Amino acid sequence: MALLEARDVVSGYGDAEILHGVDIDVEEREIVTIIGPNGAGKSTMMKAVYGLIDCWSGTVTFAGEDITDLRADRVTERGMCYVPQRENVFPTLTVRENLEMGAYIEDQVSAADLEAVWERFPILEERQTQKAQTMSGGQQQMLALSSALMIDPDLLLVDEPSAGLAPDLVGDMFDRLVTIRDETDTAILMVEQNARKALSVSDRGYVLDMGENRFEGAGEELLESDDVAELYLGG
Ligand SMILES: Nc1ncnc2c1ncn2[C@@H]1O[C@H](COP(=O)(O)OP(=O)(O)OP(=O)(O)O)[C@@H](O)[C@H]1O
Repeated sequence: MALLEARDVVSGYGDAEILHGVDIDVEEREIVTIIGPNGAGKSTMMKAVYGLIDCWSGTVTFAGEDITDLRADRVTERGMCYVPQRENVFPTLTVRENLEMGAYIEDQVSAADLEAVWERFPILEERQTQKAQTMSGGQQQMLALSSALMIDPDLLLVDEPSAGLAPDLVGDMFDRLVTIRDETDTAILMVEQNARKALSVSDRGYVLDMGENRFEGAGEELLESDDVAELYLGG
């Protein structure tokens, strides 16, 4: 059984059904990317998996347990963290306080955890007493990721890790996600607009379109598929 198994998930907002029965699997230690056009339902799927919105039908199983519609904070306690695309740090808290909030389940940030953050993102050590709102979008993204890792999750959901980054830093962010997976054994499920770069570091990928699964396969396989390239990767 996969670490995460989302099956036939139907969900949406108000009366609007956005997901019409979506399936996503993530194995332990896997990096999986969801791509697809704007409005395809990629972020909505992440929210349904993490319990921020209800599944109208379908199931979400995590580490062998049914977590369908479990509240997001309870999902976090079971080892799944979510980094949204926006508003993902506490703006008026310092970098260090943000990391402490990330570790709330464990009460305290360990020195080893902090050291790991500083090593991964040295800029955060330099700015540790600075308020998060004074950091650039990309630096806030690094902080949000680091806060999510404070509880040593088994699965990290990341909505657009490259959002707000200067183009020359995008590849670097994906490389760091691979390093995070390699060093911490955390599986990663991400949604990305930078589809080619994201798929190139992913074990597997899914293409969602209009709330339905269109393609799935190994990252390389999707990159080499003429259909995927033509329809979703800009030729
Ligand atoms: N909070 C909300 N309330 C109502 N409708 C929403 C809400 N969030 C998203 N939607 C709608 O759901 C649909 C899917 O949005 P979603 O953000 O999941 O797409 P996406 O594939 O992540 O798109 P993008 O690549 O543009 O971020 C869109 O039509 C959007 O307008």
